[in-house]
Amino acid sequence: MKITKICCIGAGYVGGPTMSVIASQCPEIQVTVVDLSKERIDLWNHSDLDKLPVYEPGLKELVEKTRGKNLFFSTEIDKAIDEAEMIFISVNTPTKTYGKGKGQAADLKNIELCARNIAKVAKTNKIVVEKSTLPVRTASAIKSILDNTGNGVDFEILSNPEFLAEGTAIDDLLNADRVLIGGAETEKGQTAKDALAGIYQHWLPKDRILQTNVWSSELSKLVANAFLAQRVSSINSISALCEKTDANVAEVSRAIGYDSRIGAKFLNSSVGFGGSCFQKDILNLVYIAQSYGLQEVADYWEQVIIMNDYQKRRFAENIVTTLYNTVSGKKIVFYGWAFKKDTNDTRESAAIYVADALLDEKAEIVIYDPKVPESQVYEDLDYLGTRSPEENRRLLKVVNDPLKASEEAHAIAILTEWDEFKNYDWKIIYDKMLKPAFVFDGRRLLEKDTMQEIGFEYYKIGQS
Ligand SMILES: NC(=O)C1=CN([C@@H]2O[C@H](COP(=O)(O)OP(=O)(O)OC[C@H]3O[C@@H](n4cnc5c(N)ncnc54)[C@H](O)[C@@H]3O)[C@@H](O)[C@H]2O)C=CC1
Ligand SMILES: O=C(O)[C@H]1O[C@H](OP(=O)(O)OP(=O)(O)OC[C@H]2O[C@@H](n3ccc(=O)[nH]c3=O)[C@H](O)[C@@H]2O)[C@H](O)[C@@H](O)[C@@H]1O
Repeated sequence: MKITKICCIGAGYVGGPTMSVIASQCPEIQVTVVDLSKERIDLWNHSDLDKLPVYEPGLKELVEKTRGKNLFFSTEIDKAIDEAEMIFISVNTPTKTYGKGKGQAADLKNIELCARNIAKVAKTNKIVVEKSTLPVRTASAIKSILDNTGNGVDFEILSNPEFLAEGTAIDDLLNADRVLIGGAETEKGQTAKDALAGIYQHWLPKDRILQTNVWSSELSKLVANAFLAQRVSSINSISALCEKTDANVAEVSRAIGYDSRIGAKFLNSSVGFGGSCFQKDILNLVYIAQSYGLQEVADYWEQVIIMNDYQKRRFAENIVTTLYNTVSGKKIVFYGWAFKKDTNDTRESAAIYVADALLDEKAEIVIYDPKVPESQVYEDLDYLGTRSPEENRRLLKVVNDPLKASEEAHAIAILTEWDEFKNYDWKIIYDKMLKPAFVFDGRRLLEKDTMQEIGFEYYKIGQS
């Protein structure tokens, strides 16, 4: 079965980059990405490619190459569904903020809306692909909605979770370690799985395309994120011990990572993991385990989150303690607000929580991030609801000049590992700051000896 028209519902951090790659690798397939948000679609269609709603290295070049040829962004959702043979659902599935499972379960209301919309519109057979990260067994709910409210057409549901990481999305998509396709173990299910595999085979070797049953695929996505986050929490727990014992967490990471059974990746100690998925997906895993009565399993994975919260809190508390137990009225500059480098995404960024803790102590915070606009910083803080929006704007400012920000600052905290921070002339920054001049490096970005030679009081996470 050859696919000629694809629709993707959800033009976000996954839908946009994923579909740009498919469009560029499969020129014979017409790809339409749709979204409820007109604002987002307008930005995807903006003539200035620097205005795309998602910042990812290499993305704007792909959009430039394919947009208007075989890649389209639109708010005409029904039309795109009607025309497509294959529909990817790539909408957000955040943690529930209300009702049963509040604070843990994934909110599936966007998924259900998509399923109902597809059922309403579809007049021909469709393959529906779960691209969003979903709790195990969601496919059966989607199937039930489609079969019971549809127009009698045939729907085949596939699970095809996405493993890209933000900041490296295009490279991750083009050189994926693996693509996972789960589907029904029936003849029709196999045809659908092969049709989707056929798309990825345009650029990936066959042996990297794994086929499983639909439940293994759904569950594997949550488990992959849980294992990755667990590594970060594991090394962060050791960073606290390193600071007490004169061990150096980078040396420990290197020493253990050389063991091929452990492996070297994802062992960078930091101020804590952020991003829209690790916390959400682990909380979801915890909820699922609990709902099957597996309390020990739930407790085991919840510890990954507890350790991450501890790491963010520990970083903020260390700033207060080091600055003579008070930061009230002191100017603290944050370099970085995004949850990692090379993205404009700030969801669950450690910076938000560190700022919130320091604002509680009445610090005056100044933020500089190369890709995050002022409006986003305030939105993130206001969302916490800790203090009034007016108070947030009074105590915290956002600037676009990192050097100017350092004037008369008591301390600088590095919250994101943007490359440009490494290239600053830190001597100039030192001269502008109040003395003693403190730097709290939450990303282990700078060299301790160099910083101390300049004169800084330099604290690096995971090193005494
Ligand atoms: N951000 C990431 O790095 C990754 C995310 N994922 C998963 O992919 C899914 C999407 O994540 P993101 O792209 O980050 O979310 P996002 O929030 O950036 O984008 C989702 C988009 O879906 C749209 N939407 C929501 N309901 C809709 C509906 N009923 N009809 C049309 N459009 C609708 C929203 O307006 C939004 O633009 C989530 O389940 C997430 O867990 C998976 C791998 C990586
Ligand atoms: O499901 C998802 O959304 C995605 O979640 C993560 O990707 P992402 O959150 O975009 O970025 P990561 O590179 O995993 O970083 C997550 C957080 O962990 C932190 N981190 C990562 C690695 C490390 O060694 N140390 C560390 O502190 C990062 O700074 C960041 O705050 C996974 O890596 C992707 O495979 C997955 O598809």
